[in-house]
Amino acid sequence: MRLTVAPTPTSRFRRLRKSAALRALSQENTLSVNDLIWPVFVRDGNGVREPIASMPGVERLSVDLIVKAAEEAAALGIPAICLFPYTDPALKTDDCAEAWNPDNLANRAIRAIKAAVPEIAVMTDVALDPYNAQGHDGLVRDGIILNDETVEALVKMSLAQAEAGADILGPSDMMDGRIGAMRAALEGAGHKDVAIMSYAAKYASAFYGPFRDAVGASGALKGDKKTYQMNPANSDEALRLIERDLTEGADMVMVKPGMPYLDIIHRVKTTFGAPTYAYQVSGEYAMIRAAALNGWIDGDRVMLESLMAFRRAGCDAVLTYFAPQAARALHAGRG
Ligand SMILES: NCc1[nH]cc(CCC(=O)O)c1CC(=O)O
Repeated sequence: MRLTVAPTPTSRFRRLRKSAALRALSQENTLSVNDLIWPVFVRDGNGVREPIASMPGVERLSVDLIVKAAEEAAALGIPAICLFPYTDPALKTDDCAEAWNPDNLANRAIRAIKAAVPEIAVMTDVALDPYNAQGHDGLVRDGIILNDETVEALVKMSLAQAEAGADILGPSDMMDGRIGAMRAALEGAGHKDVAIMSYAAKYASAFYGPFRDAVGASGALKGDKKTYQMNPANSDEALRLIERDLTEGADMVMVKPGMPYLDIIHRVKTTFGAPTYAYQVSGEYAMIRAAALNGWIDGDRVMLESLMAFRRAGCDAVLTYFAPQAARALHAGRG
């Protein structure tokens, strides 16, 4: 890009900042409800609403209330909701078989939402951690996370979710080769229109702490996830992972966490031009909420600024626990 900057006073950048009208005309990026995906936590029971201590304002909801949440999201114009199950610890095993049970909590929630609010896109989480007695995203043998055996399990899980009516599958496990295996299995089973949003560049991050409380995985997890999630020091590796997953059949690619990794988002979007997403994760949400609840920052304004930053960096949309709050603020003209 060739810069065309005349010296002051020929160019005065403040001319275009003079009024709301001129600022609107020269605004480069926008944030709308179309850019939001709402991650929600589902638990069993009926009429159950359970706060999550480390994520103030976020609750685990039973399936009936998740349907209400999906209705609310659709009414706000939010295009997609993403389901994370809080699994009864009694159902967690070493083989993670509950993950591909057609009637598990996540699959029941998919069916209930698609029956009541067919217009909202339902995204899922494809990873074994909610079902694993070991707390890891993969099967564990002798302390080692098994790659290829895990991919086989993820394929079964994906097919059960597609069967239940999921629109977008979200593999968040970081095993190698899972996108290709999932895509082949989906095609083979006739699920040709099920999209895959790969958590392609997912870092081994401390920002996931509150989420692990929310899905009840903190207690089970032994050790860390550094043998499969990325080293936060790496950037070129993210591009290679994104390219690999696009080649294997991912329709959409994600960078996670979000705000500390805006440089990665920007590189991904400018290199591939593919549909690019970020996950503003639980720890990012918790930091903004906690400061807002203490009166240290203006919560709504920081939230909207953080979401605009994702758009500026190159995201097509953002997974954010703020989705309904952001949608309401945008409808009220506060964006
Ligand atoms: N499959 C695990 C998974 N899927 C989404 C998140 C994190 C989301 C968040 O922190 O909001 C995690 C946590 C992890 O990898 O340990």
